[in-house]
Amino acid sequence: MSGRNTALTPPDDAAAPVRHPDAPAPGEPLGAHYGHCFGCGEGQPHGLHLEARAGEGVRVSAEFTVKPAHQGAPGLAHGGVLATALDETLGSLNWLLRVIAVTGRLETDFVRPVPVGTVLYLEAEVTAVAGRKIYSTAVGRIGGPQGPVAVRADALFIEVKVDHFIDNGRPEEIRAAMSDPDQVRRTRAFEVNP
Ligand SMILES: CCCCCCCC(=O)SCCNC(=O)CCNC(=O)[C@H](O)C(C)(C)COP(=O)(O)OP(=O)(O)OC[C@H]1O[C@@H](n2cnc3c(N)ncnc32)[C@H](O)[C@@H]1OP(=O)(O)O
Repeated sequence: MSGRNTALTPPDDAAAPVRHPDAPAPGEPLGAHYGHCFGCGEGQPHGLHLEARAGEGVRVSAEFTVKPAHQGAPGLAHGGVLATALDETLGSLNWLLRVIAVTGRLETDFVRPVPVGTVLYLEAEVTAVAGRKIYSTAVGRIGGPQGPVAVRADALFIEVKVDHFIDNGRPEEIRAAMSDPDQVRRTRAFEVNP
């Protein structure tokens, strides 16, 4: 990727993020953006079933309970699953911006082991926007919303057109999502990330 700026630090001329006027009110649950999403969908038996809600500004909070299906080492959450929880929480910020964007880069720190049965309390915020690039950061705590940090991440999401999904997604899922009679579900499946 030489010649391109892939840094996770916003450039000096980056702008502050702007919460969309139609963004859900602080405290309002965001719900699943797509029923088959591994991060938040209700249609994934071993998925994370992550539940996010809007915060102030361009912030969200979320909880994810680590289940036996999420193990890496015996009794401990798999690091990739924890990265998914961070990615999903960060991705849900796009719904507050009303921007279609996908993860370009996700840098994760694993600070403490997370046992099965633990609730991971996640918080994420957009820190800056520069053109199509959305800079964001997240932490996950255990033992309570104010507990010690177990994981954290910095991310760069890149704004895309809806064609990103239509051109690249498998046709059967695209067709099914596009023909969903529920307009909100149809919109969110593509506006955020299928
Ligand atoms: C509720 C919501 C839940 C959401 C779930 C969580 C979200 C996800 O997991 S999304 C799924 C995972 N992500 C993907 O599949 C994305 C796959 N990648 C792609 O499709 C493309 O590489 C894409 C769209 C990211 C960028 O491609 P493209 O649009 O051609 O970008 P391009 O024009 O080359 O670059 C634009 C800018 O972004 C930067 N950029 C592009 N890719 C990256 C990257 N991987 N890392 C860092 N920066 C990048 C470029 O450097 C460039 O910046 P600058 O202009 O300052 O040099």
